[in-house]
Amino acid sequence: MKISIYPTTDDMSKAAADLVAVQLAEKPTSLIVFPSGESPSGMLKYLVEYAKEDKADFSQCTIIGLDEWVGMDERDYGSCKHYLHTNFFNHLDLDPERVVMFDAKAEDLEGECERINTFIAEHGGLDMMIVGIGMNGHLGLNEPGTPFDLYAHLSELAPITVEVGQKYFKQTTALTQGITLGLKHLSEAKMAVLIASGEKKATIIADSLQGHISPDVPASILQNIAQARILLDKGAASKLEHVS
Ligand SMILES: N[C@@H]1[C@@H](O)[C@H](O)[C@@H](COP(=O)(O)O)O[C@@H]1O
Repeated sequence: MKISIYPTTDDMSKAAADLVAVQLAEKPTSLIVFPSGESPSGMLKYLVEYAKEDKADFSQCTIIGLDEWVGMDERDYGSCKHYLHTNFFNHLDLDPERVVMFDAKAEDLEGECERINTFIAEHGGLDMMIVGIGMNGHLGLNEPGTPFDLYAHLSELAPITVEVGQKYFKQTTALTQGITLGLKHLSEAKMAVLIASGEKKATIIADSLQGHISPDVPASILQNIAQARILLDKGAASKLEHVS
């Protein structure tokens, strides 16, 4: 795991976008996982800019969505799909076949997990998996207690996830389950990237990166991942000890 700390959120976002641009230049057909939420918004803005300036070419890569609230699709404001369509896909000239996301409205949600697992396995595995971090250390919707060796699965949302998750919606919304890529995907990805910003994430970042490694703090798995890149702004890094 390599930790990089940037003076501002904008610097962190640009560094994350640069990692993606380099990945695409080195392997145009990369399979890349993108998260939704507040954390990636600056990075996505830079990537849209890079695509317009021909500094990043998304035409041959495949984008995989990290997670989704069960029962929602792109028509639901606040869903992960809605977020990624609005902030990212709608600004890029993407072949829809190269965008692979959970159908969180499917009748057979277990089958949906299998579909995504099979797609990833049959396409040679993930080249890059970018994640944000929840206030309880969740990655994607891998909540505390999730075994490290799971691929895509359904999850019961923790109360804090339901509470914090309201920020994505215009009105109070019932959230109960998530569908998400697993931590096994993260440990097997050729590059795992965590982005986190703001002082509110400082405690969970310190617990995750310098605390005990345990499924109780899902993001602590990053300590076991040699190919993990951790991108933080000063606020998110403010409770870490001895990082040069
Ligand atoms: N399901 C999402 C995660 O995929 C996201 O990475 C995380 C952090 O969100 P934010 O970046 O808005 O802080 O929590 C949400 O619950």
